[in-house]
Amino acid sequence: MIINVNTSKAYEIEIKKHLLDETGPRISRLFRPAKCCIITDENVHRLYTGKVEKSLKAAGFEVHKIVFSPGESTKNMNNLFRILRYLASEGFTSSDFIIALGGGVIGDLTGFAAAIYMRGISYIQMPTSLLAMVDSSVGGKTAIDLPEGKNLAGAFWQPEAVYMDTACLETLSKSQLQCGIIEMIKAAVILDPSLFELFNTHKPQELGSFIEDAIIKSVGIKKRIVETDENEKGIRKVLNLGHTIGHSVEKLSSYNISHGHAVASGLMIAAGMAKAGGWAEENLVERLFPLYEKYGFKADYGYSPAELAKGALSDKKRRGDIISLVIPKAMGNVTVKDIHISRLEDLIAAGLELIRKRSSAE
Ligand SMILES: NC(=O)c1ccc[n+]([C@@H]2O[C@H](COP(=O)([O-])OP(=O)(O)OC[C@H]3O[C@@H](n4cnc5c(N)ncnc54)[C@H](O)[C@@H]3O)[C@@H](O)[C@H]2O)c1
Ligand SMILES: O=C(O)C(=O)C[C@@H](O)[C@H](O)[C@H](O)COP(=O)(O)O
Ligand SMILES: [Zn+2]
Repeated sequence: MIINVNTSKAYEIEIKKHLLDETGPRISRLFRPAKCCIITDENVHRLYTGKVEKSLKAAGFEVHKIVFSPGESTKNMNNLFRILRYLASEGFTSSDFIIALGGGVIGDLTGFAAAIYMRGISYIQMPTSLLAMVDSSVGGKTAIDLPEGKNLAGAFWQPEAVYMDTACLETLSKSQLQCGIIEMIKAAVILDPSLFELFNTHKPQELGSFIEDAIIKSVGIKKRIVETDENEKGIRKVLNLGHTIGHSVEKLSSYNISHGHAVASGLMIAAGMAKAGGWAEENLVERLFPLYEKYGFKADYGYSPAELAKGALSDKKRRGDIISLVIPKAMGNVTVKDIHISRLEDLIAAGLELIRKRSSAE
């Protein structure tokens, strides 16, 4: 399956089982033999780098590798500079390229390094986690975290191509799959009730029977949004549904709660805030709860409204005293509300109260 993304740089997303074995021939369509550097983490390295390296070498590429520790803490300034210095010391020029082989952490870090090395070199996204396939590898949003907060430095820099080998999904844990599932549910709430129904009507054990469909729908949603607003001046903001509070949850947990699980909490709280704020056309808390139960997501990690609001206010959606919140109005329909920061804590408190009432009623 091929999906074309028509952003300022047009590129192809290919979704296919065992695509990693065909890396060399695929990349040969884009580059003459050149230096390339595979950037990955230890888990992915153990499982998949060998195949990619073998295929690239057979196609005549000079292959370099940088392997990081797995986890969010890898998305940092030191590792960004480690990549840049490695490329410089090995004489990488602007006709060479780098490859992000891994989950969203590796994709975001590698993409940002590509955006700023020599003011921009080419990179390829080879997502191996479900989350990276359905969300982070598409659309060219790249970033690292600063000690002060999540994704605080970054750039929009589109890849040359995205190659998704769906066979990689077989080695993901349940928790890693959940992280991808919630970004798909987010996409469904934003734009596509039929995607929501795929999850709603199937049991988690049946994931294998509809995952490819769900990936294609999710990538299609992201493609449509980023083609319309590549640099997040308008409509792309909706992809942040659940993230204002989600990023706060991640940071409050010192990143022990992973991005996907934190966004799951943020998404439910956003649904609660929609109802509390009088913006909801439909009771999404009631629709999401059974799905959360079925797929094992948690909405409430016990953080107080004050703690959640404090974290949210240091995120990037704030402009002075105004913060933009993505509010789900109904399934497939969201809106962006600019509210005064003084209202945030009370809104979170009201949303959380609805969720806590719903939980205790069960
Ligand atoms: N740029 C964007 O548009 C965007 C979108 C969503 C999320 N993100 C970012 O992505 C990150 C989260 O991504 P993630 O959930 O992929 O986390 P991750 O990159 O940390 O990967 C999760 C875990 O899965 C392992 N893994 C990856 N592929 C595997 C495979 N096939 N088999 C076994 N293990 C595998 C990794 O080693 C890691 O331990 C966050 O930093 C988030 O901010 C960015
Ligand atoms: O692609 C986008 O745009 C998104 O917002 C996708 C999000 O799922 C993703 O987590 C993104 O990294 C959030 O970016 P941020 O700029 O809000 O930190
Ligand atoms: Zn996200």
